[in-house]
Amino acid sequence: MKIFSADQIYKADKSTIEKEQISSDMLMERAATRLFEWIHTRLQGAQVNIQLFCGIGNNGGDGIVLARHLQEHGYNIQVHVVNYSEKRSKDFLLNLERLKDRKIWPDFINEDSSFPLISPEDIVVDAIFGIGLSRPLDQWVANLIGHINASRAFVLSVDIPSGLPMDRPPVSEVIEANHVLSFQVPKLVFFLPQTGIYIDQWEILDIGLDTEFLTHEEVGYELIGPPDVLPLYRPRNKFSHKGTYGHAVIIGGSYGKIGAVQLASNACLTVGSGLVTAFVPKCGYHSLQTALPEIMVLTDDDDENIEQITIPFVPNAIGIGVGMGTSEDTAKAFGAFLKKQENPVVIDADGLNLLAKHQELLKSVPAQSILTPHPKELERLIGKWDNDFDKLEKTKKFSSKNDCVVVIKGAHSITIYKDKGYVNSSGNPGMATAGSGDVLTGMITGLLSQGYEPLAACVFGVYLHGLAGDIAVHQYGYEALKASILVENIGRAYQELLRPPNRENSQES
Ligand SMILES: NC(=O)C1=CN([C@@H]2O[C@H](COP(=O)(O)OP(=O)(O)OC[C@H]3O[C@@H](n4cnc5c(N)ncnc54)[C@H](O)[C@@H]3O)[C@@H](O)[C@H]2O)[C@@H](O)CC1
Ligand SMILES: Nc1ncnc2c1ncn2[C@@H]1O[C@H](COP(=O)(O)OP(=O)(O)O)[C@@H](O)[C@H]1O
Ligand SMILES: [K+]
Repeated sequence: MKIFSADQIYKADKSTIEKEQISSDMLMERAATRLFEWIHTRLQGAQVNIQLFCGIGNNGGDGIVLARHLQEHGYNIQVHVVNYSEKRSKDFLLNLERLKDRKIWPDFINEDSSFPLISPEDIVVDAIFGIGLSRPLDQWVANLIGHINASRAFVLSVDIPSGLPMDRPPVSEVIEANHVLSFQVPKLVFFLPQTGIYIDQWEILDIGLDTEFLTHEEVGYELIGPPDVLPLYRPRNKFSHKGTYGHAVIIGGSYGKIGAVQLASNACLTVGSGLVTAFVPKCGYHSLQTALPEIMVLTDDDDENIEQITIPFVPNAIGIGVGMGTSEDTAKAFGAFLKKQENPVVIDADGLNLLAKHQELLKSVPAQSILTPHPKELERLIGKWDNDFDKLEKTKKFSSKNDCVVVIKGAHSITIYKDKGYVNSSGNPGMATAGSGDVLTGMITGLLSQGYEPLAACVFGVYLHGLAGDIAVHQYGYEALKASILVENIGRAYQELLRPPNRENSQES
């Protein structure tokens, strides 16, 4: 699903109005009607106290229209206009008049007003600012937002939590939304660590913006869910054999860190690679052979570290770096290995740390190779960033300059290739556990070996990895989720992804 910038949303808005020959207040009416339907479906007329805080722009206008619908259906409402500017929007004013025509008189909150009491049992509708927020809040507006946050009432934000800008981190108070009803498209800020913290849950309301515009407009980011990954899936064919799905090699490990290779190799095999070989220092031989009878093991001459990488065949895919250490000898072996590679490789963990330490090695990394850093590893590679937006821009530049795919791992891992980012939607905090990144490396390598293109292997692999975590969490909970359990659930993740949407229904009938 595409993620649009504020400018693009305004364009979609305009294009809809022109094509459908409707007025802008009709679009506002449509948006607010969707809000009303959402609330009405859940509350069914319950006499809870609903306090609507409306700004003076179109986000406020949405709130005002919603208030009218709620009142018409007998809800218990209080409407507050947060009077932060004289520049009221046309459609806000029009709907304010309509509200007054129905004898609903909002109270106006100004700089010197005292704030209304909000009980924890109330529902707050936050329609103060939408995507038009363009400068820091006046102090009294920030105080009001603080007052709403302190109320512990359920807060439903219209389009985006008020105070949260679309393209940079907030500098003052932001509404902490329990639920955001966002129009038509998700917003990038929902998914970044610095800004996503203000949102508990979010949902898209389809307000029928111009489909042609939405389809053709180029975007910088996409949110990746099942409809985006399913087309990437490469089905198995009946007459295939293990050679069809490639021979993958996982290179890594050092004394005390052989487990990383075990996890990655197991994930690589489980995701469907035809054959998997692990290349480790000698000390890893017995444990790997015992733990994973399906994989083959090659060893370095050194007992504890990788010092020379020799692979006596041409693998279909290679993942390198997990648990590998960063000794000088390993760095040399890694450099020599990179120089020999012609096809994309997957580089993780200490492979990334070595690249950061010896940046001259970057030029030996084959085109379209995959780098899978967590934020610390990314910082070592690209330097410090000012904020999450800057981080993404810097990563895009790095990706373009070095022609590589970068998977920025995190709660919403973002795969960057050149000027485009793919935001993952699966996964959960149970995956913040030792080795879960090693599992991802193995999965992406295993997908590459089966013939997935590098970018597809990342987008598909990251989603499948998160889905395995989401399935596992039902059985284990967050705390007990371990990396090896992720591997055990890769098969279920495939099944879940490929399950026909209405199968449950048809089984019942
Ligand atoms: N196409 C869409 O998605 C639609 C959007 N609608 C609503 O329109 C909203 C955008 O409306 P607006 O563009 O009027 O913007 P907002 O309602 O977000 O903000 C109102 C105005 O406040 C001013 N402002 C910005 N920062 C300020 C600050 N810190 N202090 C004081 N004033 C400030 C700006 O001039 C801005 O236009 C969306 O978020 C959505 O809720 C809906 O009405 C219908 C259709
Ligand atoms: N809060 C979270 N929600 C979803 N996924 C997460 C979360 N925390 C971590 N992950 C995922 O777990 C993996 C952790 O990788 P990494 O930090 O490299 O761990 P390790 O080095 O221990 O293998 C990444 O794929 C990341 O996206
Ligand atoms: K809002």
